[in-house]
Amino acid sequence: MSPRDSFAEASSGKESSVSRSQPQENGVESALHSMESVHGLEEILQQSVVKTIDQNLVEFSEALRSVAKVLRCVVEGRASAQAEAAEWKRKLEIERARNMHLKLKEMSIEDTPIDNGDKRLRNTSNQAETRNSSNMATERCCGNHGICTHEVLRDRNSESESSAVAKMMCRKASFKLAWGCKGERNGQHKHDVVSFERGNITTAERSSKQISLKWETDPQTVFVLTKPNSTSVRILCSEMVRWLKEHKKLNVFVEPRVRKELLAESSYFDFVQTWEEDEEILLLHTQVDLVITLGGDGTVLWAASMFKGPVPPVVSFSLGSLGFMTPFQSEFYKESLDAILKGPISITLRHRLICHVIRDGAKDELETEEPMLVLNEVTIDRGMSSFLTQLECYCDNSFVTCVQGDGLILSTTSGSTAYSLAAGGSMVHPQVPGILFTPICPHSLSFRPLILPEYVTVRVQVPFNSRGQAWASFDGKDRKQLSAGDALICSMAPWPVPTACQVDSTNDFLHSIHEGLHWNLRKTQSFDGPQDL
Ligand SMILES: NC(=O)c1ccc[n+]([C@@H]2O[C@H](COP(=O)([O-])OP(=O)(O)OC[C@H]3O[C@@H](n4cnc5c(N)ncnc54)[C@H](O)[C@@H]3O)[C@@H](O)[C@H]2O)c1
Ligand SMILES: Nc1ncnc2c1ncn2[C@@H]1O[C@H](COP(=O)(O)OP(=O)(O)OP(=O)(O)O)[C@@H](O)[C@H]1O
Repeated sequence: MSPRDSFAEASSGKESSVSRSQPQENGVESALHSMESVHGLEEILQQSVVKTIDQNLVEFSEALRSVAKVLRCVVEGRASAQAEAAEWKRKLEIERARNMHLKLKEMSIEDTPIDNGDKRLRNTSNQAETRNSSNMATERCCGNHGICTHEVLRDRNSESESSAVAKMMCRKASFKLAWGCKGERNGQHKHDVVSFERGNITTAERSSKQISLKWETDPQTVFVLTKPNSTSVRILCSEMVRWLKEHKKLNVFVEPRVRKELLAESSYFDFVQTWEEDEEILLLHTQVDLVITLGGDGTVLWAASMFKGPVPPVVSFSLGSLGFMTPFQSEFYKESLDAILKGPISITLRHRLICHVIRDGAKDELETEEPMLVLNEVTIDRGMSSFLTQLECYCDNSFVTCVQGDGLILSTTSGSTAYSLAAGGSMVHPQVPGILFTPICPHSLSFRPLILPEYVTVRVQVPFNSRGQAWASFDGKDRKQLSAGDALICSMAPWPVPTACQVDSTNDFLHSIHEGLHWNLRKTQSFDGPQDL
């Protein structure tokens, strides 16, 4: 008999089955017995009340779950709208940059060459000749077939105008990029990455895909970036700048700090050029053919951060401790630069992430702060707060997870060997297109890092019920506070950092994990000992 039936029988005045079978007893016993039945009644009442409460709780939690589901759909809907808005904003920025360059080109700025007497970046029509990724034409290397595995990117400006005008207009050296392709047979290239003749889906045979840069006109201007507060770097810098001027006849740009240091050493360096206003940095990529960094990985990051759009090829000489992205040895800088200025150069296109912070109070999705470009990663962490972060994460329209821990790292494949590695993420070859999703000390036994495709938009939102705030930092710098409701939207930027390889992308990557991290360095087991029969 269920407790509910017993309760019904007891409350109808009938005795419970327990008392029914008992013989007549004296007064004391019958009092005891009635107490038992009262106690039993109380128990039954309690059980049925508890049962009712349980039932209500179950219904209540089911209602809560469906409310949470609806709320999540609402947030996902909002996330999708914001992801779409961020995509449109990105396209708007690229178009805006393109229009600015076209406007600069049309403006009738006086066409004076860079005047050595004036050390500032000059905005002249031939220097205003710019190109950015939207100006680059993708020329099919062999006709209008499908996806060609080795497209040749060529500067449309130098293509579309007569060579005389192109030479006069385009101060920047022109170059082309080409993808090595093993798929070539009898002059025919593999045109499709995936073919599906007669319903059979097959992928084209792998090609070397090593990207190489070939100068079509000689580089004229180099930008030398140095790690601050380092005597060895300063000595190398003045020696290299002198060599670049005297032996290679190149124009040399440096940062204002470096020009001061060089002039403090000798007035001979009066020829080096720099800028006075920060906004002139925005024009750097229209005049610089090659960037040379003297320092460690941080100097490479610093160099990349100076270009908010297209980045000239970067040659990094190792004068730091680890040197993951600095493959060239400073002792052999003359040989290396001779080869690079002559070309062709094997390069690694290191993709960057573009990050937008969207405040909860923003009127619309387009009202965001200045986007941040990162070469390594963007981290969202708990800062000084002692609380777990709560970060709701979405990939395009889909809810991914809520990160509860010290934070989250969204890393490029170049940054996979940096903070993401320290947080337990995988090491990924820098040419692999992807976004690493790596938690920082998640308070969960089941949270493993992810690698997402490079075409997704990731949204990280601080929920309204979060106890603490979160902080976003970009390549380890420029921390921004994120309050409840604020969101960070992150996607692949259209402007990679083209870094010169010592040998090629794969060889350089393997060398850096062997030498930099001693990856899988282990004494080899001796041959003597038990053998397989
Ligand atoms: N716990 C950590 O491992 C940790 C913490 C903070 C920052 N970082 C990394 O430091 C970077 C900033 O570098 P910095 O030089 O300006 O600061 P830093 O001078 O503090 O250098 C941090 C270290 O990270 C190394 N590093 C940087 N980028 C790397 C890469 N792509 N692959 C392998 N190692 C790399 C540098 O060589 C340096 O040894 C951040 O982007 C972040 O990835 C790591
Ligand atoms: N031109 C620059 N101006 C200002 N800061 C710079 C510049 N170049 C590098 N830095 C900063 O200096 C710090 C150290 O630079 P870098 O990482 O290159 O040297 P390192 O730390 O000695 O070498 P490694 O990164 O290999 O350990 C970095 O945080 C970087 O952001």
